[in-house]
This record gives sequence, C-alpha cells and structure tokens, in this order.
Amino acid sequence: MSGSQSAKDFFRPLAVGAPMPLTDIPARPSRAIHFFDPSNPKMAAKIPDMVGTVDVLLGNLEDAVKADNKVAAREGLVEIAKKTDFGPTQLWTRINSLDSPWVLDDLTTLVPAIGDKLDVIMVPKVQGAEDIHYVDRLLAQLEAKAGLDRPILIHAILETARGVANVEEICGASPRMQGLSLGPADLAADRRMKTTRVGGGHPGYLVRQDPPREGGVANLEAQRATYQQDLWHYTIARMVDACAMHGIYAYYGPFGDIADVVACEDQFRNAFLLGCVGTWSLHPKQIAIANRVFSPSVEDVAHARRVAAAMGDGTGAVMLDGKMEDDASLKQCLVMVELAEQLAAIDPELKKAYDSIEDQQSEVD
Ligand SMILES: CC(=O)SCCNC(=O)CCNC(=O)[C@H](O)C(C)(C)COP(=O)(O)OP(=O)(O)OC[C@H]1O[C@@H](n2cnc3c(N)ncnc32)[C@H](O)[C@@H]1OP(=O)(O)O
Ligand SMILES: O=CC(=O)O
Ligand SMILES: [Mg+2]
Repeated sequence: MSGSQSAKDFFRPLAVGAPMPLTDIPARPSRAIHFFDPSNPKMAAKIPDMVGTVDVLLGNLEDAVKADNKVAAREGLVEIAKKTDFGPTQLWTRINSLDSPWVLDDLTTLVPAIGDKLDVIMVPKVQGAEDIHYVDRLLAQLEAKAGLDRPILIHAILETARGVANVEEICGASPRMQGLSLGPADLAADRRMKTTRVGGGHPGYLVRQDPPREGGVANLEAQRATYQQDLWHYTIARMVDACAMHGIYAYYGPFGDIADVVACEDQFRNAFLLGCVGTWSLHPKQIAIANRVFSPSVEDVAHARRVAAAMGDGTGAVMLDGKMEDDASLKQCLVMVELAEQLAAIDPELKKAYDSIEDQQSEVD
C-alpha cells in the first residue's frame, strides 16, 4: 500500500466499473510457468496440446522475442488464446518493459481481446511501487471498458538492483500483486555481476577449507576442499520473505543451460526448499523437472500427515521416530499437506501417489 493511500481505499477498484480487487490471492498450482514465443509458428502450434500438462502457459512478448516480431507475438497470443480452451491451465503473458515502445499496445490490445482468459500479467524490470501503480490503474481502466468481471493479477520480475532494494513495497503496491519471480540474467547485468549465464551457479563463487596446520604452521601447499556457494541465495531469500509478508507467491526464474538438467533440478530444489512455489520453464524438458521438484515428495507428505495425526489438537510436544514435534513443526507439515491437496486436485498421478500413502498407513494402523 502506498504511503498516501488510506487503508479503506486499498481494496477499491481504480476505475469506475472495474472488477472488485481480490482480498486474497488464490493459491493456484503454478509449479512451472512455461514460456513460449507466440510469434514462433512451431512453438505456437504445440500450445493447445500442452494444456493440462503444465500449470501455467505464458505467452512471452518481451526479451527473447525479436524486435521485428513484437507485433506478430502479440497478435499470435490473441489468436492462440481465442481458439484454445485452457481448462485447468492458467494463461499468463509477459508484456514488454514499461519503458519500451511496445508495452502500451500490449496492454491495450490484450485486455479487450483476451482479458477474460488472462489470469496474470508478468511485468518485467519493475523498479518500485510506482511501476505497479501505473499498470494497476491502466488495467482497471481497460477492464472497466472491456466489461471484465474479475481482475487480472500482476506478477513482477525482480531483475534490477533498485527492484531488489524496493522489494517489500513492490509486493504491497496493489491487491493485484500475485507474486514475484527472480530474473537472474537482467539482475546480474544491472548489478554488474561478472557472470555470463542465465541463472544457476558459478564455479568461481566458492569458499575454501582452511589449510591444515603442521607443527603450528599453515601448509598452504596442501590440497583443500572448496564448496561452491549459491549466487542467488540472498535475493531469493529476500524475495520469499517479502512475498510471504504480503500473502503472495515467490518463484525462481529462468535456468538457461537447457542441456544441464541435473543442475537445473538442483537450482529449482534450492528455491523450493527456501519457499518458492514454482519456477519458469524455457524448454518443454524443464516442465517435468519443475513439476517433480515443486510437488512435495510422497515421503515428505507421509511424514507430514503422521506428524499431524500425532499432534492431535495441534498443541504440546510429542516424540516421533526419536524427534521432537510441536506446534511449529506441525505448521511446517501443514504447509506440505495443504500443497499436496492442492496439487492432487489437478494432477491425477500425484493424487494416486499421495492416496497410496493413506492406504499404506491405514493398513499399518
Ligand atoms: C532471461 C529470460 O528472459 S528467459 C525467458 C525468455 N526466453 C524464452 O522464453 C526462451 C524460450 N525457449 C526457446 O526459445 C527455445 O526453447 C530455445 C531457443 C531455448 C531452444 O529452442 P530449440 O533450439 O528449437 O530447441 P529444441 O530443438 O530442443 O526444440 C525441440 C522442439 O521443442 C520446441 N520448443 C522449444 N522450446 C519450446 C517452448 N518453450 N515451448 C514450446 N515448444 C518449444 C521446438 O520448437 C522444437 O519443435 P520441433 O520438434 O517441432 O522442431
Ligand atoms: O527475465 C529474466 C531474467 O533473468 O532476466
Ligand atoms: Mg529479464
């Protein structure tokens, strides 16, 4: 909420006739936000068949779409959205940046044409609350004009140093704020980091074991283990806290080494463990990785359910498998159980896997 706005105005529509803002952002599964370029005929042709295989399909209009194809991408997205029934899959778009010559046409074309199908608009290179306020008001005006009955939500990419400095105010800038993604490629450039990659780690960012001491003297010639550190830990942790504080959702972003599925899975898992609910997928092969990583494992769900059962009314402390469980560990377990229930509702395979634990547990009991 901006300093000059009163609390009661926060949930008022910003244009006469615009839909009422949401007071809570729905927790819809969004393990993979799959990017496609609507101006690329091969990719566009694959989209209808991808419905139901991925939680979010995102028509990308910004970086990775050639300048000459910006109009074709926008028009291609309108065409795909109009002819596709998205069923349980969400449709998002990433518009061009607010300082670009394309963004105004992106918004004024997409909202009247396919605003009823668009769930979330991703806004790149957000610097502060003022960027969200601009999009917020414009969306309200366009929604009112188009007669939409539900608000389109906003997702911001955290990819500038100023954006990171303002992360809390960005998350709280509008009731439309659905979440944030880390944009490691642009953020690295903006911070003048000395990397040349799209996300992921770097072998040079490490700490080294102390030298062994021999007779009180450090042996600097000895072999010493090194441990690679996570370049993105600080930013993801800030993003997760800011999102949790405002009741919205945090996502890892792109992992550009498409061939390195192992490191991709590691990066996604770090983000999952730290509190992110999903990530981007740039290539079809990253969807399965994201779906696997951002779904709690059967073992974790089984354990979480056992803790919930053992904790009875949810207060006090109990011993389970030699470990203390109490109100706080129960709350962590309930995060897992709730997520498992949300995912089971849209993913029949997962439902079968999670249900099989219940069957096994009732056999044991
Ligand atoms: C820093 C950032 O902003 S990241 C976000 C912006 N970047 C993006 O959105 C990139 C999206 N992805 C892509 O452009 C592509 O996947 C690339 C360029 C990385 C690789 O593309 P290709 O070299 O064609 O990959 P590959 O040959 O493995 O593709 C196999 C098939 O999958 C298709 N495919 C590739 N990526 C996608 C996708 N994202 N969605 C749907 N289909 C895809 C290809 O068209 C190809 O189809 P075909 O079998 O009919 O020929
Ligand atoms: O847009 C994403 C990024 O990493 O930059
Ligand atoms: Mg970017």
